[in-house]
Amino acid sequence: MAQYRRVSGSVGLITLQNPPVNALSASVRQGIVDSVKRALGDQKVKSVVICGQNGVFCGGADIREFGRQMSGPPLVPMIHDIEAANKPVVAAIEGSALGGGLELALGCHYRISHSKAKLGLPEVTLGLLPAAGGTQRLPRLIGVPAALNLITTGRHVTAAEALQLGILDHVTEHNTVDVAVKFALSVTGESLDGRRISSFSCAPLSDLDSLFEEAMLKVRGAARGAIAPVACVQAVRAAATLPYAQGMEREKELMATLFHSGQARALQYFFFAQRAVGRWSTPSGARWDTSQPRPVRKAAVIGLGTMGRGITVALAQAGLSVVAVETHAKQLMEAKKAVPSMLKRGAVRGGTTIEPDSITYSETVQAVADVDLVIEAVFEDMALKEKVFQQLSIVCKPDTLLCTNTSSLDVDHLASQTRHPELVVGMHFFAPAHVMKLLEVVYGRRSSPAAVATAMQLGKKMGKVSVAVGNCRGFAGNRMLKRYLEQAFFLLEEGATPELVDRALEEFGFPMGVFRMSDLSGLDVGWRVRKADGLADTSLTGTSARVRQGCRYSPLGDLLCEHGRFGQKTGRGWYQYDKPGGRVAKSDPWLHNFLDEYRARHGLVPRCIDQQEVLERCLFVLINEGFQILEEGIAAGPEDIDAIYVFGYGWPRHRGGPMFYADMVGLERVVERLERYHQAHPNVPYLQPSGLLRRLVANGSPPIHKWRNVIKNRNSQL
Ligand SMILES: CCCCCCC[C@H](O)CC(=O)SCCNC(=O)CCNC(=O)[C@H](O)C(C)(C)COP(=O)([O-])OP(=O)([O-])OC[C@H]1O[C@@H](n2cnc3c(N)ncnc32)[C@H](O)[C@@H]1OP(=O)([O-])[O-]
Ligand SMILES: NC(=O)c1ccc[n+]([C@@H]2O[C@H](COP(=O)([O-])OP(=O)(O)OC[C@H]3O[C@@H](n4cnc5c(N)ncnc54)[C@H](O)[C@@H]3O)[C@@H](O)[C@H]2O)c1
Repeated sequence: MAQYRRVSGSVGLITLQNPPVNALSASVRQGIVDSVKRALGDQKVKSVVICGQNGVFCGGADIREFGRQMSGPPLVPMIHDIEAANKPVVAAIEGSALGGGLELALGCHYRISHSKAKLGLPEVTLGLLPAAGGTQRLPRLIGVPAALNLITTGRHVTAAEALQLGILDHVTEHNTVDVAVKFALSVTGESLDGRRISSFSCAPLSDLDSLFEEAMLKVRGAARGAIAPVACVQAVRAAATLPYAQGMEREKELMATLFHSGQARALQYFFFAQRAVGRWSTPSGARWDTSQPRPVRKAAVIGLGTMGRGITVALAQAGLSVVAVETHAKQLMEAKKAVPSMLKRGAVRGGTTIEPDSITYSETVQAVADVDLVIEAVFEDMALKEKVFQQLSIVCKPDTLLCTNTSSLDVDHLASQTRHPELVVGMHFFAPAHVMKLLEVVYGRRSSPAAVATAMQLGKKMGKVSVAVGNCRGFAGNRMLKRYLEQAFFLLEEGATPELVDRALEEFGFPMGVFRMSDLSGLDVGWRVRKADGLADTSLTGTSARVRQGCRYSPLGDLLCEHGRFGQKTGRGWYQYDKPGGRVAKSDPWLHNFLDEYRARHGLVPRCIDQQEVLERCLFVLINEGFQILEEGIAAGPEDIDAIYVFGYGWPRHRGGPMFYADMVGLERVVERLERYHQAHPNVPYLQPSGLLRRLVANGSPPIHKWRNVIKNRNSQL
């Protein structure tokens, strides 16, 4: 809807009304069309102001309408009519003017904004382009290079930057609508020639071809197969080279290729999935809307290694005072140097300064007596963590929340070491902890709703996407990853090379294939875990070398570690590097020989493996584990798993996440392929389709947003 009224005698004020972000739904568009007509037809009205209710101008087209039958007046002619009006139209921007919202404002003759507003054309992040004239008006207003930047990245800019770029005419600290109405009165009767952006020409540039070639190279490099950024460049090129009307035709044509694409569906699904994870629930009935988080003002971090330092920085950046505890003097000294410089670099990136004195350092756990929350990040060693939790339980206030950053250890067992197990949760950060967006909040059997709510809220405050998951080995993300890694090892045994496997995964859209990633994070990490589990025994020979606990096992990773090949840190792993710590992976003939000898020793005849098999084996087994996790209630819905994989494991966003990908591929096909691979590899039990996956297929493969119903029905039968 849009409300219309006359104010200050001669100003027609149109207020968009569609909470929470005044998205341009069919009824809002109809409201605007009707109100503009009324204002232009009313002789008492000399100028018009368009604003949004509740301090938000407009969040753009209504994304929920996409994929449905479109109704109501289309945006392009609506904005055209506003621009063509013979009375000045002023956009009064508060909160956000994004996508179609900014395009609407670009159709107005003047734009006035509150200083706190954010503006942008984020359509590219939804697999689209700004198709209500955005790709044609913005370059005409602010020049091609700046428009290319905004449109291909989708980034939101502050009002100050928008003013500097020339998007805005005026920025105010006061009531924006009042200022806009006064301004509208002041321009009444003035000529509108020179105010209609569609009549502008793009500022001429000396070497347009090389500018666009460069832009194309840049987006193709960053897009990892996403098609929308490429279409955005093509649309801006049309603005720079064609008259406005033809440019609009090109914009429409390009939008038509994107609008019904699988990538647009995936990105729009992910937009809502990202928000859905905030509405968490646990099998015991705790929920986001009924659980009260506790205030956390002062926090502590125990262990200042790789993770502890990042967590300390993330907490300080969130405005908390932090007590950072490290018992090893050398590590403490290094952390005291590293943390301030990480904060400084963060400040340069984020534009905010954190006072280093918000962090105090200590060698003893006694220093955490008065904190509201502790995050333990000592070595992944249960006996050590038990001791730390016992100590914390004695030292801390009785209501202090005790969190562990363990990657896989049992949160319930750690809780049992404390006096208040209901105050223990996992806060599983990803490295580097001050940069990576994902946080798994792991609730144990006895974690209280308030404890989960507090960790979730703290994650949000740290700028993380927090996903609540249940307690099991590896939680959701690492548990699924284990299956993916195993398949990659098996593929090497069967004849693939690290290069082949990585190329398939990188062409799929991962920033790094599994072996390059393993070299980066260190092969020794998994080796230590396998050794602790009694799995990494390379003294076994014959068939038993490749079987553990009755299942197929590949000792390849263990053998590489025994050769001192830990990855980038030692300069050798699945690839070779020019020096320890080197970053550029090169093929290693040693590794290929090693694989040949290994296969010969075990009587494995290498076969030709294609990219499709790599993708199906690695991804479908990971997806299958995801279904198992849903079945067990470890994750509440597919959106949780998808958010974990996109934000924590580099799953390409334009493929929506593993569970969405399964929906796109078709659940029947996933089952059929898993069954086929299971027949070929009967000693890999995880290739058997999970019960939930089979049930979904038996239920006619409902779309992903209906999976929760099938899961719920199952749980209600238990
Ligand atoms: C052939 C056809 C031609 C078409 C022409 C193309 C036109 C145009 O170029 C395309 C677009 O504009 S594309 C659009 C380009 N625009 C964008 O990409 C902007 C997208 N929006 C945002 O970035 C953020 O929501 C804001 C920064 C606006 C507010 O942030 P915040 O204060 O943290 O709030 P929050 O938690 O984020 O959202 C609150 C609730 O609102 C919901 N919702 C929000 N926007 C929606 C929308 N447009 N729609 C529907 N719903 C939208 C959101 O889902 C959530 O509800 P949920 O039930 O919890 O899921
Ligand atoms: N490194 C990763 O990528 C990653 C990712 C997620 C979670 N984790 C988990 O985070 C935890 C820490 O991992 P990391 O990689 O930072 O390890 P790390 O070896 O880099 O650091 C551990 C630190 O804890 C210190 N420490 C040991 N005992 C202590 C005690 N009693 N009190 C205070 N400090 C103590 C050590 O001196 C060391 O500085 C582990 O549980 C790990 O599984 C690691």
